[in-house]
Amino acid sequence: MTEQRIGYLGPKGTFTKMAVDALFEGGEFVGYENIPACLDAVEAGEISTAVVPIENAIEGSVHLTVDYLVHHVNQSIIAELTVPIKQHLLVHPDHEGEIKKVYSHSHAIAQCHQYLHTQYPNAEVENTASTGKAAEVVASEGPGVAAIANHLAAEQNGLRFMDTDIHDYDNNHTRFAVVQKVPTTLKVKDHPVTKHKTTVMVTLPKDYVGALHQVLAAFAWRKMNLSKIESRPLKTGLGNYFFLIDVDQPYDHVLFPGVQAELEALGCQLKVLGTYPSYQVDVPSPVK
Ligand SMILES: O=C(O)C(=O)C[C@]1(C(=O)O)C=C[C@@H](O)C=C1
Repeated sequence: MTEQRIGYLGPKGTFTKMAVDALFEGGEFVGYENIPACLDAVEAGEISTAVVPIENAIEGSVHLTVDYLVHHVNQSIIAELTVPIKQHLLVHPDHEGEIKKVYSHSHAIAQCHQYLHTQYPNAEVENTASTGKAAEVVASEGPGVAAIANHLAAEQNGLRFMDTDIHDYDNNHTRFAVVQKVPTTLKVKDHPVTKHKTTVMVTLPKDYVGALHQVLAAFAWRKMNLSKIESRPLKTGLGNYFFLIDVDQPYDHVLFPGVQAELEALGCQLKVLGTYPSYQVDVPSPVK
């Protein structure tokens, strides 16, 4: 395996590919049909690194990514990249008349709910595994259908812009996680590191009064800032959750072990999912 063989949510023209192009300095790139396939490829050693979407500013966490990282693979987040997201409505160049069906990734559809509701209330909406896939489907189906996707997908599939910037809220960004099985140094472009973060997963022994308060207190009195906390089902029964917590500092050998010992004394478990630099990159989004 070459040193930097990077898998991403493909096919061509996805936002994930855009993020990959913006971040990496060289390497071999492999597109996968869906997020689990991409993470499985890291697990199998087919690729050294995967880039997958993890959170969008409008629609929130990409649960498939979070859950797959927690339940199905043993990988670490080694970097994250935030890029602006601009959604466009793309059609076949020969299209005219009514749009009967709109294809896209579920997160992209969610980012444009209000737009679809007001502009195309009668169009059928169908999920695809990525926005790039939606653009491919429109290119092969021809006139009468549309894709929500980016300018790269338009360019690479020969589609026409029916409408641009159709996301419901202007401040649209997605965070992408870069994951590896065995963390190695990445060859990335010369972007400034915005901050360093550490993501931990905390499980509580059972539900009791003040349990989460005690967990948060372990970070609070050490003056460790948390930038995100989210509960997800443990998938062991209703009411059983784990907490995913982003801490705004790199892992260290004093504060984090201190938190871990304190939580373990309470019967909780803490697992570090990664400690990593965070990059924010402005990708160009020309529309014609
Ligand atoms: O479908 C794509 O283009 C993706 O890269 C996936 C994804 C996502 O899962 O959120 C990435 C960015 C946008 O938020 C919409 C879709």
